[in-house]
Amino acid sequence: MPFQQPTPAQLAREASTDEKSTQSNWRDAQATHASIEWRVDFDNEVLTGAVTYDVTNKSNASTFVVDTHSGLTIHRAYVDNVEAEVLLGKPHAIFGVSAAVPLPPAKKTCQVRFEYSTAPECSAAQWLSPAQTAGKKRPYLFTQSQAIHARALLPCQDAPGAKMSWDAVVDAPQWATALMSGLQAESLPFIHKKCPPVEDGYRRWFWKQPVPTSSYLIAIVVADLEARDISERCRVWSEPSVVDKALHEFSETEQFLRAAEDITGQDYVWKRYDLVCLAPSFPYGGMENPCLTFVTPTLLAGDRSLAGVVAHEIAHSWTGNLVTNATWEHFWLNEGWTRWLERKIKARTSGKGRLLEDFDLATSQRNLSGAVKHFTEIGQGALTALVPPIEGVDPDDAFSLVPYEKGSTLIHLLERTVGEEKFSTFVKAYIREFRFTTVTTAQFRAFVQRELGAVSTIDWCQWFHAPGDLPQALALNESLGEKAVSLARQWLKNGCGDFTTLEGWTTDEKVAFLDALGAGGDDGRTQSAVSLQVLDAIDDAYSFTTDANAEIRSRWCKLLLSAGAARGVSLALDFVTCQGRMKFVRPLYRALRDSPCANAKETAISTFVENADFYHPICRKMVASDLGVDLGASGVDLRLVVAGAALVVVGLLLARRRN
Ligand SMILES: CC/C=C\C/C=C\C[C@@H](O)/C=C/C=C/C=C\[C@@H](O)CCCC(=O)O
Ligand SMILES: [Zn+2]
Repeated sequence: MPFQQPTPAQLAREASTDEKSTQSNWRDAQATHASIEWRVDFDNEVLTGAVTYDVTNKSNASTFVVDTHSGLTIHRAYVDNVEAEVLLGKPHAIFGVSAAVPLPPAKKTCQVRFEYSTAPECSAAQWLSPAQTAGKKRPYLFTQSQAIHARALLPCQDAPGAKMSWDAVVDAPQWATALMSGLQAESLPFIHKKCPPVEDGYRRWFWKQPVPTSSYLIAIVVADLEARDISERCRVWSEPSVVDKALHEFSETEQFLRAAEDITGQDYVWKRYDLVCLAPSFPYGGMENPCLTFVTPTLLAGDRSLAGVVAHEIAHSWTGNLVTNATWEHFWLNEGWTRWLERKIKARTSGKGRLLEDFDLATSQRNLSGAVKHFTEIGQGALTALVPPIEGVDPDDAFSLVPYEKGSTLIHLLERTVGEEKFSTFVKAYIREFRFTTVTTAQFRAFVQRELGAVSTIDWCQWFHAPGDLPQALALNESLGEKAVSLARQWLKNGCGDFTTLEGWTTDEKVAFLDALGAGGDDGRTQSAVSLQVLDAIDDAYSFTTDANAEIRSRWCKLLLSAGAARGVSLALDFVTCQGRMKFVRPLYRALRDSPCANAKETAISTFVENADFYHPICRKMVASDLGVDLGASGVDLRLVVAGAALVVVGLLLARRRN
């Protein structure tokens, strides 16, 4: 039977370059360079300062329009140094408020300056009190801009296609180190002239990103940080008490970088590859901020078993940061390619080659099924298409493992269909063709056709548009996982297994064992077939309850919760309150919500409300939505406020009756 053809709407989505999550007019009048001035104000938890844009008026636009979000306030605007009126748009709950200034007629280029401050509720930033840091002495600031939070940090044209270079002058307290997703500079003559003198007790930092990049890659961290060199171009930063552990964990970074250069056939263009191991509430495993990857401390397993995330972030230096998804509909081109490249780097540097690749793909397919199941259950199955219909949708709500795992499986399928040698040439050509620009699914498809021919065994329409699991399974050599799967089968069948200890097992093998017991993917709910009795016996044998490895801990908690083990509740609550990585926190809060354990749901909600401040605003928003908690603007669960008010009223009435 011939493959189905895409509908006109699907075809339009494949080719879409129209970023619906921005209200800016970057296609008509685009910022090509930004000069940022920030003063980091820990007392008020705001950034104050300005951004000055070099604007190119591409189509005789009458205004220059930028995005803003979460209370960012523009105090004044200037066009070519003359104060200008700012016209604010109607606030949109997800996409924020647009801000427009008039452009001088018949002028191709001009400068637009916004003087502004962020708000304490800025969705991109987390301001930590000293008590929330490892050192307990100094406050801490870090940001996360992907997908559409950069607009809460600075008024900007917040679309991946609107690439620009930037530089920044950052005034931070003397004790702090201020790092950005760029290269450190000695001074910045242009911007410097506009800045006020550095205040007493403050130190001035200069950063620049000469490679045009998308706004979602603008990031800053300001904290008491210390560094260790990994190699000539790689350095790791973190709070002083963590830095040696981080150095040990990420010591393979230079090796990963070299492997990536070899596979992509292109030198690393960003010059430095530094890492900052952030505070535990960082909401993701890693974020590919150029020159300075942000990573979670949940990777600090002590044995480098979770350092694959660094290979992933390094891979983004080519796939994502150089070749960028044209819009968030094409996010799979960032993440699918990056997961593919990450696997190639790991296969090569581990010496395990294709066997590791297949083992990793098998894990991914389980995780993908979990994600698909979860999205289908919440009535959002349409978002499990590789090129999803996300118009009007908050990208944070659409985020899942689908672009990562379905996307990378498609790339591996393509590679296996045309052969590794031909594909290796194709990869290099793809990156050469699209580097420094953006790519849509249609452009990718056309490039495949041009370089590799029709590849008619792949049902492209199904892959791109069908919701759900993989439309076509890859034949995998699962020998690296056999030991784990067979041990899990023994426990499930007999209540005991061949191995009395897991000494010598890799973390990936332990993960495969727990998954085979039903720990499930990263997204789905648990559905354990293991009884509490068997779990206790497994714990006696393998001591999972005391295993600190985050990947193992999260799976073990899920198994305990779904089996109704009361100790699972406290174990899970400990875990979700000591780190804020959404990959662990969200599924565990959901597992607590759905657990048969007595009061698990109520305790989960009260723990979340009590600890709301611990989480980054993005994580806070997502968990609140998962648990059905309304934190309101004040960060207090409105239902608790209402319940509290009701109790007061009842109390007053009772007191009246008594009197
Ligand atoms: C199709 C979905 C449309 C848009 C989504 C784009 C961005 C979503 C936004 O929520 C940001 C995601 C940032 C991810 C950063 C790092 C991930 O690779 C981490 C993956 C999970 C983890 O390891 O913790
Ligand atoms: Zn990624």
